[in-house]
Amino acid sequence: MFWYLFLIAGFLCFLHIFCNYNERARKIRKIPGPEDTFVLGNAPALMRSSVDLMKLARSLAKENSGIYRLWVYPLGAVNIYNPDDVETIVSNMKYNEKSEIYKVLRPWLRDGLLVSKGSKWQERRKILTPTFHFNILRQFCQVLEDNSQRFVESLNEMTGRPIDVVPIISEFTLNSICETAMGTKLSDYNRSEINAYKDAIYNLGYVFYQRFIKIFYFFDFSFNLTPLSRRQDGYLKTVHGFTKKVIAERTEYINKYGMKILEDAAVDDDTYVYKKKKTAMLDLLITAKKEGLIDDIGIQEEVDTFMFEGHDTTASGLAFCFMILAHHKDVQVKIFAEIEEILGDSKRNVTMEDLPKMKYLERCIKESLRLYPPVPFISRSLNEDVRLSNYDIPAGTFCHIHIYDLHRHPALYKDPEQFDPDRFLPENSVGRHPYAYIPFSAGPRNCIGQKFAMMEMKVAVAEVLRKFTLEPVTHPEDIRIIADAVLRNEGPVKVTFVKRQ
Ligand code: HEM
Repeated sequence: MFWYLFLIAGFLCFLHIFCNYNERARKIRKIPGPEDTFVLGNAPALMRSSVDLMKLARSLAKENSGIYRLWVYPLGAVNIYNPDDVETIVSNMKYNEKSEIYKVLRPWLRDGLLVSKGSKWQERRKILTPTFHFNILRQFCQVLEDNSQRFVESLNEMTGRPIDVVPIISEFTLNSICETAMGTKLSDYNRSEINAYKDAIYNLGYVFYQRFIKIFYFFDFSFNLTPLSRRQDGYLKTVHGFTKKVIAERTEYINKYGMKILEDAAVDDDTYVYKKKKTAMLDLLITAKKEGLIDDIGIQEEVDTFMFEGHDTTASGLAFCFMILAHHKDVQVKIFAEIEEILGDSKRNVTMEDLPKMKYLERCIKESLRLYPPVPFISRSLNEDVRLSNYDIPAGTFCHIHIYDLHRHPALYKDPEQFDPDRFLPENSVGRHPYAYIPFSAGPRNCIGQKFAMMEMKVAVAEVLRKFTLEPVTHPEDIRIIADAVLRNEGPVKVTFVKRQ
């Protein structure tokens, strides 16, 4: 018996040394981080509920100063939230490959722009970049304005009582991306189809988090044997079924009526424009297919990517923006005054020309995206050694960039938890590190839809504040962030909309 125990103890000690004292482990474990456990490294610390995992990330960010590591043999992750290291990683093409964390998105988005790499990513980025060119955005502005009016109408029926803004906002943003980039109206679909699509996306978020925190879910071979994998198959069927329908309907429309070329879209030399004509995203992809530049699967990948990235992110941004504005009556007054100054007492719609004049509103949205970045965390695979904050990080390590903690770093922002739109006044931004504020990431893999997103948020907030004042219900201290691809509260985000007299 004694010898059995002795052998087991000896084997465990060997395992501990093998896992935690090899060359890579020694380099990574030099970086500060949570205390390691015997053999398992930091694994036990990560096995916690979705909300607690997010709390752990926040407390690790507070305990450390811009960098910490997590080590679970054979996976090492360096976590950064200081602007110098962020710049080193995101500005360099060498480190622009997404990490293995994104593989959980692959069954859904496959080789779409968000997750693809190498020449495939480069070719697709080149094809898709012109879809958000200024002249195309101009055409989209009208669609966004019409959608905002419908959004305001739906709010009209819910005034004077607390409402969860998340479902109505995500309806608005899903409508907007469908009508602009996909050229299709959600009103053509039945309600249960739309709700099933949105619910499936939400449920996929739960699957991703489970795969992230439980090692046997993380590896495909063990995940594929579990009931969770079969649940995921069901969600994917719903999501892919919906986007397939969007593509089929648009293709049929084009075959019947031809492609809608956006008329006043002038052509410049600096953008790749299909056949020197500008069209909305899906039309461009369908045409590119005719030229053999992309196949059906490629189109589906990009439509899935843009439908998700193009609606869930802006929905998160707007929900938290309304919540925080509800807590700042003085800020609402200033936004309203700015809108009145630009539009007078006219009832006309907001136009593309009005948007650059809404400077205070823009600062408010920026500040809201600082405190509540819809994509709170991104991750890269380091394929080469790199030096970050005076530590040598070996190739093969994941690099997690915590945008949320970067944006709340006390060394970068005075009173970081305070909502203060004037931080973004030009005179107050002097000397701020260019990588201290990256809600849309930065460098070659930055957000392709950022101008669209800012335009959509500006139009929506302006139209809502023209008609309503906002009263606080959910407070910033009530927010319990869950681990997901997009920033979400565990519960509803409630606001009361009160009609202006
Ligand atoms: C407030 C709204 C938005 C925020 C905060 C946001 C943020 C981001 C961030 C941080 C990334 C980098 C992701 C990474 O490195 O893993 C990204 C990438 C991307 N975003 Fe957005 N996004 C927003 C809206 C949109 C919209 C409206 C679209 C499409 C219409 C879009 C499409 C994409 C795509 C396709 C990528 C991948 C780009 C690439 O890797 O080349 N996003 N976004």
